[in-house]
Amino acid sequence: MNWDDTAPSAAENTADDTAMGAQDRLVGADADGEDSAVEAALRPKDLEEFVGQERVREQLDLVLRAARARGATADHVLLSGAPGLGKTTLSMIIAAEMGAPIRITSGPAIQHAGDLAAILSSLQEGEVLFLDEIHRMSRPAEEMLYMAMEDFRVDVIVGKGPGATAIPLELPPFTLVGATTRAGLLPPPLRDRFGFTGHMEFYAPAELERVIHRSAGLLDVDIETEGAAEIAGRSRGTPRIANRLLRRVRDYAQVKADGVITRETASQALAVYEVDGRGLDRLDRAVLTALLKLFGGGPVGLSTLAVAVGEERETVEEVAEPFLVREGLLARTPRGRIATPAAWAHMGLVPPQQQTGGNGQQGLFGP
Ligand SMILES: Nc1ncnc2c1ncn2[C@@H]1O[C@H](COP(=O)(O)OP(=O)(O)OP(=O)(O)O)[C@@H](O)[C@H]1O
Repeated sequence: MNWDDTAPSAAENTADDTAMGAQDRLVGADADGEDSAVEAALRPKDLEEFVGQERVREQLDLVLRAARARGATADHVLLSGAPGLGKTTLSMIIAAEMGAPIRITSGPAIQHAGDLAAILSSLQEGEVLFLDEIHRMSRPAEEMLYMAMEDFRVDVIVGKGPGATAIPLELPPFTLVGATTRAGLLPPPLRDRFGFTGHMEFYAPAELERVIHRSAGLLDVDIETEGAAEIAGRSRGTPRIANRLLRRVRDYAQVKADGVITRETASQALAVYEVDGRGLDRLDRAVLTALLKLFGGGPVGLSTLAVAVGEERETVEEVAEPFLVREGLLARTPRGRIATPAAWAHMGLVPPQQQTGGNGQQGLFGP
C-alpha cells in the first residue's frame, strides 16, 4: 500500500484512542476551569483594546456613543457567534463604556419566570444584564423577558389556579445583552426586541497574532513575531484557544528552552500537545484517518465512522466535524461523510484512484 510510513497506523489513531471527551480538548472553544481564572486578566477593557470584529465594533461604538450623548440607556444588544469569540468580553466592554454595572447570568440558570423576575427587579437604572446562552431559557421566562425588554415592566403572578393574580412591577431602564451560539434558534419575537444584533466572525490569523502578543505582554511572556504566528495558525480562529495554546507553549518554553517563544519552540510544544499545523488535534485526525484509511475517503455513515474512532456519534458530529467541515476537509452529504482532496493532502495520503503508479501497485479498494 502506498500509505505514508511515517503516519500513525489506522489502529493507533482509531480504535485504540479511547473516548477523547470534548471537555478536555486543548483546542476546544468552550471555557475550562483554568480559562475562567486567567480570562478575567486577559479581557480587553474597552472597544479600543478589543481586537478584530471591525464591523461589530464600529456599529456598537455608534450605538453606545449615541446613547451616551442622549444620556439614555443603550438599546438591547444581541451577540451571536461561536464560543470563545468574545461575546462575554464585549458585554463587559458595553457596561464599561456606558459606565454601568453589569450582572451576568445564563439561559440555563433561568428555568422559572420567577428566577428572571428576581433578577430584573433587583437591577439598577442603566445596568447591563448579560444573558449568555439566551436560546436555552425556559419558555415562560422568555415570555416575561419580552415585556421587560419592551416596556420595562413585568407581571409577577401571585398565587395559583383561578385565584392567581398578576401584579405589574415597574423596572428601571436596563440594557439586555443576549449572547447565543445559535441566533437562528431564537424565536422571532425575542430577536426583534433587540435594537442591535452583532454577528461575531472567526478571527483571521493576523488578528489572533495581535491577541497573542497582547496576552503575552499581560502574562509577561517573551514571544517572537514568528512564535505568535505559529500559535495563531493553530488556534482555529478563536481567541480563547489562542490564549490557551499560548499558556501551554509558555510552559514548554520555560521547561525545555530559555523561556522565549520562537517559531521552533511553539511548533515543538504544540507537537507535544498533538495540535497540528492547522489546529487539528488527535480526535480530528482520528476521524480523518479513519475516513481516509478505512473507508477510502467515504462516503461513510456517521455511526460507522464513530464506531471506527471509538467515539460516540455525538462527539464526532458535534465536536470534531464542525471544524473539519469549516476547514474544507470533510463534507456531509446525503450518502454519508466524505473526505475532500484537501483532507488527503493534509494527512499526507494519496487517494486510492491515484495509487496505480508505475510500480504495479493498485488502489487500496480494488482495481
Ligand atoms: N477581540 C478580542 N481581543 C482580545 N481578546 C479576546 C477577544 N475576544 C476574546 N478574547 C479573549 O478570549 C477569551 C474568551 O472570550 P469570551 O469569554 O468573551 O468569549 P465568549 O464568546 O463569551 O465565549 P462563550 O460563548 O464560551 O462564553 C477571553 O480571555 C478574552 O480575553
